[in-house]
Amino acid sequence: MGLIQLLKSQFLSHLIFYYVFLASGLIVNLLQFCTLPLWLVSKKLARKINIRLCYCISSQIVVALEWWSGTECTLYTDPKNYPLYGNENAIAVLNHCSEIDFLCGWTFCERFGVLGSSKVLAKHELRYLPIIGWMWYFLEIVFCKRKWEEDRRTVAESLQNLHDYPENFWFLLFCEGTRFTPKKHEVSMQVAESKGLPKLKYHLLPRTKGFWVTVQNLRGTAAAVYDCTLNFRNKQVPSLLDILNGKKYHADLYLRRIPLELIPEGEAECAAWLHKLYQEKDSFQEHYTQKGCFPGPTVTHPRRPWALINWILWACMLLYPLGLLLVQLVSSGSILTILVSVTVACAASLGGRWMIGQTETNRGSSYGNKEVPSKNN
Ligand SMILES: CC/C=C\C/C=C\C/C=C\C/C=C\C/C=C\C/C=C\CCC(=O)SCCNC(=O)CCNC(=O)[C@H](O)C(C)(C)COP(=O)(O)OP(=O)(O)OC[C@H]1O[C@@H](n2cnc3c(N)ncnc32)[C@H](O)[C@@H]1OP(=O)(O)O
Ligand SMILES: CCCCCCCCCCCCCCCC(=O)OC[C@@H](O)COP(=O)(O)O
Repeated sequence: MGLIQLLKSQFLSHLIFYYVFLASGLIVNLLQFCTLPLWLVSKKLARKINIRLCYCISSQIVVALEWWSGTECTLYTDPKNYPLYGNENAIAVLNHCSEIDFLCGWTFCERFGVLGSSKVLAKHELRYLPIIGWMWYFLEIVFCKRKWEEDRRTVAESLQNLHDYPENFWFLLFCEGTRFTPKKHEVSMQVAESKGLPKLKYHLLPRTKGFWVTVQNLRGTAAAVYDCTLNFRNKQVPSLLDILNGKKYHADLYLRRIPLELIPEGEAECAAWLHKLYQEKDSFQEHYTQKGCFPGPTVTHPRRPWALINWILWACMLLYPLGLLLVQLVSSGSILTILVSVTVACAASLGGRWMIGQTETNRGSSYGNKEVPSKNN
C-alpha cells in the first residue's frame, strides 16, 4: 500500500470528511430553513437558492467518489443525443445493483450541471435522514411509502408541483423499488412467473405503477426517459465506506434516450413497455458480463472542478476555527476540555459512519422479500 493510499484509509482523514460534511450540512439545513418565508414571496428565487444549497451538500459525496477515490465513470451513449444531456428535463430509469449507484447517478448529474436540482422517487424513510433527508424536503424530492393506495395521490401531487421548476432536472426512478439481493430476486422471479413474464437474470422485476404515474405527470415537463444501465468493471462490488478508504472503481453507464412521446399512455400498455425495457436492460448486462463492456460508443465527459472547489471552501471555513480552538484547548492543558474535544470527535465519527450505514444493503429494508398478493390476481 502506497503512502497516499495509507493516508486515505486513516481515521483522521475520515474524521475530516465527516466533520466537514456534518457541520456544513447542518449549516445548509439551517439556511434552507431560513428560506421558508421567501417561498411565499418568490417561489422561483427560493427554489434557485435551494438548488445551490443542495449542491453544497451532495457535491461533497461526489468529491469522495471522483477526487478522493479517483473512481472513473464511463458513459456509453449515442453521440447525437449527447448535446441534450443537462439541457432538458428527463426521467432517469436506473438499475439498483449496488450501494453506490445513487452516487454514480449524482456524479453524472454533476458532470452535466444538474446536480443541485436533480430528484428521485425516494422511500419515505429517507425523509428523516439528518442533513440529506432534510435538504431533500426543500428540494421538493418526491417520497413514497411503497404503498400504492397512499402513493398514487401523493406522488402525483408532488410531481405536478414540478411543472414550473425553474432549472433543468433529472428525475431518478429505481423501478425495482429496492436493492438487488438474491432473496429479493428469487421472490420477484416467482412474481414474474405468476404473471407470465420472462425471467430476468440481473434485475428484480420492475414495479410499474411509479413509472406510469411519473411519466403521466411529467408529460410536457420532461422531454425523455433516460434508460440507464450501470455496472462496475471486474465484477467489483463497491461500497461508500471503501470509497472513503480511497478505493478506486471503474463504473460504466449505458444510456439510451427515449423521447417521452414514445411511451404508451395507458397504465397496462405502459407497464408492458417497462417490462420490455427491463428485458432489454437484462440483455445489456449479459453483454457486459460476456464482453466486459456495453454495446455502442463511449463519450468522454471529464469531471468538473466545482465540486472540489466547494469542498475546499467549506473545509477552509470549518477547519480553521476548529484548529484554533484545538490549539487553545491543548495549550490550556485542561483534562476536561481535552475530554470534551475527544467526545466531539467520536460523535462526528459515529455520526458520519451511521450516515454511511444508511447506504448499506445488509441494513436495507425487507420490501420485496415477500410476495405481495396482487389485487388483480
Ligand atoms: C448521463 C447520465 C444520466 C443519468 C444518471 C442517472 C441518474 C441520476 C439522476 C438523479 C439523481 C438524483 C438523486 C439520487 C440520490 C439519491 C437517491 C437514493 C436513494 C433513493 C431511492 C429509493 O428510495 S428506491 C425506493 C423507492 N422508490 C421506488 O420504490 C420506486 C419504484 N416503485 C414503484 O414504482 C411502486 O410501484 C410504488 C412505490 C409507486 C408503489 O409500491 P407498492 O409496493 O405499493 O405497489 P406496487 O404496485 O409496486 O406493488 C404491487 C404490484 O407488484 C407486484 N409484486 C409483488 N411482489 C413483487 C415483487 N417482489 N417484485 C415485483 N413485483 C411484485 C404485485 O403482484 C403487484 O402487481 P400489479 O400487477 O398489481 O402491479
Ligand atoms: C463526504 C462523505 C461523508 C460521509 C457522508 C455520508 C453520506 C451518506 C449519504 C446518504 C445518502 C442516502 C441515500 C441512500 C440511498 C439508498 O441506499 O437507498 C436505498 C433505497 O433505494 C432502497 O432501499 P432498500 O429497500 O432498503 O434496498
